[in-house]
Parts: sequence; structure tokens; C-alpha cells
Amino acid sequence: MTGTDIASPTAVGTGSGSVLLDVRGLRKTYQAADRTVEAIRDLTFGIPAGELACIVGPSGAGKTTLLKCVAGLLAPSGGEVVLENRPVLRPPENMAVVFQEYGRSLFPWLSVAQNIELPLKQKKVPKRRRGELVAEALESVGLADAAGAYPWQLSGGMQQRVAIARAIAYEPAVLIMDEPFAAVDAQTRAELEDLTRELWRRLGMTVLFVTHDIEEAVYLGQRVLVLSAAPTVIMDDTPIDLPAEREQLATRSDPRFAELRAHVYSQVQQAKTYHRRDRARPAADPGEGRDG
Ligand SMILES: Nc1ncnc2c1ncn2[C@@H]1O[C@H](COP(=O)(O)OP(=O)(O)OP(=O)(O)O)[C@@H](O)[C@H]1O
Repeated sequence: MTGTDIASPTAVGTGSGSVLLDVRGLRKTYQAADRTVEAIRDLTFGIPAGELACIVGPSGAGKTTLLKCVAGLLAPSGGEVVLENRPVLRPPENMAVVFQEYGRSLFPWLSVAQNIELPLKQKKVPKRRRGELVAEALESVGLADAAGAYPWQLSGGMQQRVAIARAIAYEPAVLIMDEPFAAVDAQTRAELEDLTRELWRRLGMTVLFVTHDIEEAVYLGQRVLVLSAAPTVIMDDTPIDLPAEREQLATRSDPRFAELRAHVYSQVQQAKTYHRRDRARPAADPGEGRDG
């Protein structure tokens, strides 16, 4: 890692609590009919309980592949994902995912409340408790009045709030967010970022947040992991030592925010050409350039 006043990556992710989500030596190679694509070469990192960690990386870096493996939707070619000391072999009960495409993740024929309740029914939560969880979740995202509405009657930002409400009502140990605000306007995005931090702080969830947006990662995270271009390795793992109280204008104009953003930006730029530089080296040291 570069940057003299950016703290060591070992300062986070190891000391603040027990590791809840552990990605160990993860590898994924896709076998297509006529070619083999090595998407993930080697990923190892741990997310302690209660952490909000952001992952950024260039397009095609393997972020979606990583999330599919973490969510138990795709079998890795090597290594493993461990959640609460159990290997993830299928979608775990104690995990919820918020996707970018809210339009496709909500059922249009179900009301807002029914959408939030559905996974709770599958989890066999008793009816009375389901009602409480739905009401609390809607209140938390500021949509208490929209319980009876249908998703298509709501704006994009409101639909994504419903998706967040559905995830938190499920009371997951870990919440995965896959570029959740990429499809909403800038103003709504800022509101949803603040909502995410508020819910994370209030509910004490562990959050893994994937984004293309470097500023969003620095604004939201306690830690930012940068992935290299595929085949993916971890380029950088930086603690975000901004105050816990964040505010869109004040935080983003903090000189420390600018330093961290510049650091992550330079890492993402290097990430794009990481393997090209690697190939150019005469005698490769497998550990060189690997951080975290
Ligand atoms: N089903 C598949 N079969 C073959 N190759 C795949 C498959 N899915 C992804 N890949 C390849 O794996 C690599 C990583 O893709 P992935 O979608 O995980 O990246 P990403 O970081 O999510 O990209 P983006 O930021 O553009 O969404 C790419 O080279 C991609 O072409």
C-alpha cells in the first residue's frame, strides 16, 4: 500500500471483533464451451462482526463473481467462504442481499408489506412477529405509509427503500449490498447512503457493500478493499479513519476525505493494469504488489 499517512491495512479487519465472514483463498474459473476464464485468482479477507466494509474495483474485476460465491449462489473453484464458522455451500439463512436492480427484485403483484413479509414466511417466522418486523422495517426506511402500495406505484428510490426494508426485516447476520444505488439519481443516492449508515449504526449489522463509486465507498465504509482487474486479487485494504458521524457536505469537504479518496483512486487506477505490469516483470515475486 502506498501513501505515508494512510494507516496500515492490518489495523482493520482483524482486531475489532471476531471474524463473521471469512473468505479464504477463494478462486473461481469459469469453464465455457470454447474457453476458460479465470475470474478470481486468490481472495482472502475477513469481515469482523459489525463492520461496514466496501469493495471497489474496475469493471470486470470479479465483484459480482465474488458476491455470488459469498451468497452461496456460485460454487468456487477453490478456497471457501465461511459465515459464522460454517462453510457457505448454498444461500445462507442468515444473509440478505440488496441488488442494484430493485425493479426486478420486488414482486409487482405483491404490496410493499407483502414483499417484505415473503422471506419471513419462508423463514417460518410466526405471523404476529412478521407483522411487527414489517412495520418496524417500514418505519426505519421512512415508508410507514406505503405498506399497502404496490412497487410500481413508487419512485425508484422508494422501491430501493423497500428492498432495504425487506433485507433488514429478515434480521440477517450479514447484509450484502451489490451496487444498490447505481440506478437512482444523485440526490436519492445521497439519502440512501445516509440511510444505510444510520441503519448499520442503529442495528449493529455487518455490511459488505460493493460499488463502482470510489467516493461512495470512502463516505460509507469503515474500510475499503480494492480488487484488481480479473483474475482478481486484493490490491489494497485501507481503513477509513473518518469520524463515525458523517454528513454529505461536511464529510466530503474534510481534507482527510480527499486524501483517502485520492489514495483509493490511485489504487483503482493501478488495479486496472495490475496483471499487465505483473506479466512485464522478469522474475515474478508472488507476494509483490499484494496488499491485505
Ligand atoms: N458465466 C460466466 N462465464 C464466463 N465468464 C464469466 C461469467 N461471468 C463472469 N465472467 C467473467 O469473469 C470476469 C469477472 O466478471 P464479474 O461480472 O464478476 O465482474 P464485475 O467486477 O462484477 O464487473 P462489473 O463491474 O462490470 O459488473 C469477467 O472477465 C467476466 O467476463
